[in-house]
Amino acid sequence: MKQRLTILGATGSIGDSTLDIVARHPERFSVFGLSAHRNIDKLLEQCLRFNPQFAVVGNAGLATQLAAQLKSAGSRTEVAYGEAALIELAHATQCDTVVAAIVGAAGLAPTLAAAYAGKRILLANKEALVMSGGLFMAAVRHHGAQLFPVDSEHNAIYQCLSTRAGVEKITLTASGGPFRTRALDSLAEVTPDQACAHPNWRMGRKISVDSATMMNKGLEVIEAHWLFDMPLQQIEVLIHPQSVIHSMVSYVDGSVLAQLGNPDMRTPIAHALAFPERIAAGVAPLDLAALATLSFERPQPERFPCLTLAIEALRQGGIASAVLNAANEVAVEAFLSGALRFTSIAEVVAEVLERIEPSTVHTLDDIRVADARARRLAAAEIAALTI
Ligand SMILES: NC(=O)C1=CN([C@@H]2O[C@H](COP(=O)(O)OP(=O)(O)OC[C@H]3O[C@@H](n4cnc5c(N)ncnc54)[C@H](OP(=O)(O)O)[C@@H]3O)[C@@H](O)[C@H]2O)C=CC1
Ligand SMILES: CC(=O)[C@@H](O)[C@H](O)COP(=O)(O)O
Ligand SMILES: [Mn+2]
Repeated sequence: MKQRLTILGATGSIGDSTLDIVARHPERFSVFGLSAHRNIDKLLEQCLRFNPQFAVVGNAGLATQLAAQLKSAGSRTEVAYGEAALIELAHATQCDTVVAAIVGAAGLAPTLAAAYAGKRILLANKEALVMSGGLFMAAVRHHGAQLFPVDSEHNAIYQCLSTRAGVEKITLTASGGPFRTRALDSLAEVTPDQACAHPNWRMGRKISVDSATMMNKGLEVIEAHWLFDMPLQQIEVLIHPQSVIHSMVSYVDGSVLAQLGNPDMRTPIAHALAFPERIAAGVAPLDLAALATLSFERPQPERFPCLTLAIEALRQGGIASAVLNAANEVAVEAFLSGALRFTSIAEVVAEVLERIEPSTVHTLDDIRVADARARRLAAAEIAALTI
């Protein structure tokens, strides 16, 4: 029987890589549902190629357009729109696996819905876990969902955690992004395109900016804490500019297990899709002799204040991670639209964290309220900053 997939965020970078693997293994996978936010041209192509039962888009107008285009192309894919439709898609009994690849907080409700429905979840949307940590993991446990990390570092750790006995620490590797060696006093002037030019990975613009500030690694520390039930003191971040070692686990006997590979997201996605089997992913073989050098360095806090802020938010607990995430999303969007300096992303996040009272999380509503408040404060802070 084929594994029936729903890909939330199908038109993004993770969506592309997932569908590439699906196309390589038509005997294993069928596509039940695909979603996009606005890019209906790309979603149309994907629907015509993979023939899902359902497609979901961001609003009614786009849904009407896409439905008409699909109909005139002879497709029977049904189209729906909005968050409720995403939740329904993630819940549907006719799908086994949900690939959570929407970017940002918009992915939280549908990813949680997949957990409540006890699905096999391939988690790329780290923001959902950063926001809802304990609630999300409890939903996974209580509803018998299977959670597979797709984020390259967490997938690497998943592969290296053969046993929980004797784990000393996990090490998340980080490329250091495009500005690892750039003069600190020139960072305020960098452009969105420069920030999105990641040295090793081709990704969406939001996560690319997060890599440049190293907020991405901060979000990944929080993600690792929840995924692997690992205390903060046992999570280390190490800059490894080549992005070949995707992360490591150190054991008390001195063993260090690492997962290596070329920087290509098809490897972790294929691992998660096929687990416990292995399937070809079209990834070029790793040629260590050609690479010759793998190097490592500690991150400098003065260059990457966002990493420190994320670690501080995890230490604080409660709503702090959701606040950090929301402020960061608003600040990154402002930077990408030219309304905020690169270096002000950290300033905005720090200010919002400072201004929101710590509070515990009991329900999803607590997270939604904190998220909305942080967004308002971040927008006000950005408006107050002149650039
Ligand atoms: N790219 C990568 O290599 C990696 C990504 N991740 C994580 O995976 C997630 C996706 O990243 P990536 O693929 O790079 O992002 P992209 O920006 O390339 O794609 C984002 C996807 O989400 C959809 N989307 C955007 N906004 C909304 C919204 N408000 N509601 C519903 N759908 C929306 C987009 O639709 P549309 O195209 O119509 O805008 C698109 O399908 C992120 O959380 C990222 O952190 C993790 C590790 C690696
Ligand atoms: C591919 C992936 O998992 C990204 O999250 C990647 O880690 C980004 O690179 P950085 O190490 O620069 O954050
Ligand atoms: Mn990653």
